[in-house]
Amino acid sequence: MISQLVQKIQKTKAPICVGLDPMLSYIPSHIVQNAFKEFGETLEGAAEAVWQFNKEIVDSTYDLIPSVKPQIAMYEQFGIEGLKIYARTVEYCKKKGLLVIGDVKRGDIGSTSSAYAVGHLGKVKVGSNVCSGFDTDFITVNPYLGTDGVKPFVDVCREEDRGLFVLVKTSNPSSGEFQDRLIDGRPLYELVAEKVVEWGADCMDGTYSNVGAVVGATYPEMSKILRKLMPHTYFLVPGYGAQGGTAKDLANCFNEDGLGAVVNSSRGIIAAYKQEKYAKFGPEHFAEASRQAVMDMIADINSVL
Ligand SMILES: O=C(O)c1cc(=O)[nH]c(=O)n1[C@@H]1O[C@H](COP(=O)(O)O)[C@@H](O)[C@H]1O
Repeated sequence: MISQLVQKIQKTKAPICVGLDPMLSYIPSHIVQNAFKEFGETLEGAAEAVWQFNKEIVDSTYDLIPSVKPQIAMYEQFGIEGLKIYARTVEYCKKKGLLVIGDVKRGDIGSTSSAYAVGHLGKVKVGSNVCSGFDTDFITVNPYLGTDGVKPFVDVCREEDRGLFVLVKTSNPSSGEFQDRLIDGRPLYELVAEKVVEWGADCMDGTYSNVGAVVGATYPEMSKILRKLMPHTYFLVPGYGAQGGTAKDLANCFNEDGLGAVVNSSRGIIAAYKQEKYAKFGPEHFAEASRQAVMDMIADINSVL
C-alpha cells in the first residue's frame, strides 16, 4: 500500500494530504441552510452539510493530490449520521483515485484491536459473506498498549496490503509530557520509533514499510533524529499551517531523495476561504480557495526539498 502512496506522490509531485476535518463553523452558510431546509436543524441536516462541503473540496482538489485524511472525530460528533458521511466520504475519495488515511487513532487490548483492524482496514465474515467496513487504505494507531495492541493492525496490513501510521512524536503542545520522558537515558518517542521499525519489518512494500509513523511538523529537532532512526518508515506529518509548523520545520522529515513523508493540512486547506490571504474567493467559492491553498502548500513544501 505504501508503494501506491509513493507512486501517487511522485506523479503529483505533491507530498501532501488534505485533512477532511469539517466543523460546522467552517461550512459556508449557504450550504448549511440548504441542508437544514431539507433535513431540518438535526444531526442529519448537519451531516448533509458536511457531505456537500467535503464533496466540493474533493472535486476541486483531487487532481492535484495523492491522499486525504478524514478525521473520524469530526464525523462522530454527529453520531451515526456523521459516521455514515465518514463512510460516504471514504468511498467517494477512493472513487476519485485518492488514497485515504482514516485518522481514527485506535489501539486497545489485542482482541479489541483485532476488531478495530477488521472494521477499518480488513474484511469481516458475516455468515457466508465477507464484507468490508470502512475500507480505508491506512489508519492512524495509538501504540500506548504495546505490542499486543498494535500487532492485530500489523497482521491485517500484511494480509490485506493496507498501511498504518503509528503515533511516535505528536504535534501538540503537551506531547512532551509523556513522549519526551527519559527511560534509561532515552526519550520515550525514540523507543516507540524503534518498536515501529520492528513491527514494520515484516511489512515491507518496496523501499518503505506499510507500518509508518506520525511525526509532528512542530518539533524539527526531534524529526531529524527520528528520520535517521527510521530510514524505511514513511512519516505522516501533521501540524503544518494552523498549528504553526512551516515548510522549513518539516524538511527534516524527508529523506534526501525528497520522499519519506506526507504532510497533512486540515483547517489550512478546508477553511482557507476564511483566511485573509484567500478572502477574495468568498464563502461562495470556498472550494476554489481550497484549491489555491493546496497549490500554495505544494509549492511551499517543494521549495525546501
Ligand atoms: O494523527 C494525526 O493526524 C495527528 C497527529 C498529531 O500529532 N497531530 C495532529 O494534529 N494530528 C491530526 O492532524 C490534523 C491537524 O489538523 P490541522 O491542525 O487543522 O491541520 C487533525 O486531524 C489532528 O487530529
